[in-house]
Amino acid sequence: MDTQEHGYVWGVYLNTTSLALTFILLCISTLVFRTNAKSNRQSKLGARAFPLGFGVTLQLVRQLRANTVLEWTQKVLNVPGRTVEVPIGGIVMTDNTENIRAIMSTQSDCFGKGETYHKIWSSLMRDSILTTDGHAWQVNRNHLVAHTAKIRPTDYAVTDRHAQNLIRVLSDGMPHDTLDQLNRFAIDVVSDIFYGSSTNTLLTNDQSLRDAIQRHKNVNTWRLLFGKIGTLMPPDREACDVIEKYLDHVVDTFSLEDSESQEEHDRKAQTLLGVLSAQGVSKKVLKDQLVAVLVGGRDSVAIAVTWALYELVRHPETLRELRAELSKIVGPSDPPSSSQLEGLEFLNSVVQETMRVHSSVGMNVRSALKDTSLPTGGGLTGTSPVGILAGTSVVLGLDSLHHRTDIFGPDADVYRPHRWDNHWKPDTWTYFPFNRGARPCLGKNLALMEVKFVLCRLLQAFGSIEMVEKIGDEVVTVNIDKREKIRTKMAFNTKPAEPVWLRFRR
Ligand code: HEM
Repeated sequence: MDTQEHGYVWGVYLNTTSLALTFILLCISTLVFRTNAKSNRQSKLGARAFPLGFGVTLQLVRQLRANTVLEWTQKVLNVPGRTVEVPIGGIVMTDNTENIRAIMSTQSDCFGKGETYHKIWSSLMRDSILTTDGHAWQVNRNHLVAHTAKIRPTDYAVTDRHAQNLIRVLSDGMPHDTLDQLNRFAIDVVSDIFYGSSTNTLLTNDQSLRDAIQRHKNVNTWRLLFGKIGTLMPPDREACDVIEKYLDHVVDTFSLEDSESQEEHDRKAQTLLGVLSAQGVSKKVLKDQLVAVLVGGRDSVAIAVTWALYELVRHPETLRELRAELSKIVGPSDPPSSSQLEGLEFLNSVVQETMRVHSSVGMNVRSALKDTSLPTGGGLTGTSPVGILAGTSVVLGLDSLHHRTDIFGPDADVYRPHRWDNHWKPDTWTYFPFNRGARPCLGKNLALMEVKFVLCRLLQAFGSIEMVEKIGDEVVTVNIDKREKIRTKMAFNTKPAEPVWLRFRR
């Protein structure tokens, strides 16, 4: 026998098979020991008995690939306590309102984005509000909050300028990938409002910045799925360079002297970039703030408007009713004023219902920053507290919450804007597309204005919006009744899994 196949372990002479068996036994005992230690730590925090096993992890991967993860989450969370564990990777999922309230509000100091998230996403979102916790997050928030909380009168004119660009692009009678065009609109608006100079992607074929952001997001979404191991995987370096160069260019070329009019000069001076530059903050801090509004303010708006148009085309009666309201209150061609937007009750219901049925952020993830517990959802009856160890990722199933029949009624899956009639409001912790509690969306007011404004402008401009399918080069009108519903893809955001092709006619 080859001497390499033999060895002494703790004074015992073993052959290869015995060595292998010993190794496996050692691994198993370590696993049992670690699991026991974990249970002991967890039981100090609260009782724990999750109803699901390893199969869940496998299922999760399958559902992600089939773009059915949101529907699947609804089923998985339909258990006593509405809280489950995905054993591999230390993930807990919940749409239990008490737990959500604890994570977002009463125990928000125990939860944050976490170190892994920061390590992975700082390649795109730098040390911005979107990737930081604690003091760093607070400092970023202080820089941003005054600029994002209120809408300035000039923001309407800026939004309208880009809405008109969008209308021009859509007016060619060709089918358009709606999300793609709205994505251009959203980045053009957000850069104009916060930097004073627009990316103007609706006016050019050069989409290198948008492509770089998208590529970067795709790679980082995969890195995030691998958890800590993902921090060792490289981001898309080329994409990083494009984004960094763009931010450098915006900061380096900012000048009030270039303004074409006094009005433009004053507007630029009051932008996020204008005010922070005047305060003399460092270039790094400036870029952190600029990227936060660029990334935070782009996709979600585009996704919300795309789903709204999709649902309006699928529900002609709703579309007719909305057109009637717009025509009565705003008229055929003037831009809607802020008070008109406030008063458009049915438009408001359409937007609320769209964001309930299709959340732009269908799942929100928080990392436990220390050992803690959630108030409920554990034990066989789902009523015991749940021990959460530091480092556990807690996934808040916002989409699942928004489809709960015990909250929204038996027709929770149905798109029905009239459920919002007479200013109906669901309970505080049952509906929040913009997050609530300690870390809400800073751009909520601006986002709602943009979504309503552009919907109003598109419906004024186009008397007909038609859903089409592209089969090769051929364009076929879709029979809405027969068309299978478009699924939702889980990525950085939750968005339509395939292009929503719409043809707009005046
Ligand atoms: C329909 C459009 C929008 C939706 C549905 C939306 C939703 C959200 C949600 C759910 C969060 C919390 C994310 C998390 O905690 O992980 C968030 C955060 C944020 N959003 Fe929005 N958002 C929208 C538009 C905007 C716009 C236009 C801006 C531009 C300023 C913006 C800026 C931000 C920022 C800066 C944060 C970070 C807040 C923090 O971490 O403290 N959002 N948004």
